[in-house]
Amino acid sequence: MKLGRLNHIGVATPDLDASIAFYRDVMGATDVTEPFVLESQQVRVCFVNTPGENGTAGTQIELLQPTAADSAVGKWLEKNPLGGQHHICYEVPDILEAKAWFEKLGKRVLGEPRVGAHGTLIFFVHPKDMGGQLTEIMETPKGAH
Ligand SMILES: C[C@@H](C(=O)O)C(=O)SCCNC(=O)CCNC(=O)[C@H](O)C(C)(C)COP(=O)(O)OP(=O)(O)OC[C@H]1O[C@@H](n2cnc3c(N)ncnc32)[C@H](O)[C@@H]1OP(=O)(O)O
Ligand SMILES: [Co+2]
Repeated sequence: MKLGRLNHIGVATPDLDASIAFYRDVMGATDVTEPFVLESQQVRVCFVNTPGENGTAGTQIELLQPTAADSAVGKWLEKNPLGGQHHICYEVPDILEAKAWFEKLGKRVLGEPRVGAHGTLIFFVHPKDMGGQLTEIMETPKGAH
């Protein structure tokens, strides 16, 4: 597998609206997308866009508020009530090839690929197999970059 672009850093928050205000007012963000619910991951989500080089899209901060206490992000917030960095997400050209790669290396892929917040397939790899970092792999959207 060839490592692709760092698409986003997932940041969990107990209060999405407060986090949006933080990124605007404290971090100077000028481009924050409208929040929406992604039922398959039990999150309300929006993106803070950072600028890339030469007008290209930069890495995003993905703000995640759980819609259920017993969800992945809900359980994580129980241990980390302030919120903070939850996962990192890299792009790959072929999601099934990437899944096979991690599985061949004995890494725990968490479930089958599902459609993520960018409309392409994603999967997660267990943090205990990844140096402590919950890692999301997503297929690059068609026509991007
Ligand atoms: C919108 C979408 C998108 O981008 O398109 C998304 O990103 S959705 C993003 C939300 N969705 C997901 O995260 C889905 C994938 N995540 C999961 O399946 C789960 O959260 C697991 C990673 C398997 C953890 O669940 P589990 O029930 O095992 O929780 P647990 O608290 O018992 O955790 C087991 C051990 O892993 C550690 N652990 C848990 N979550 C972690 C995280 N985010 N980063 C690093 N370590 C983590 C715990 O501290 C614990 O270590 P100790 O045993 O040492 O205490
Ligand atoms: Co994500």
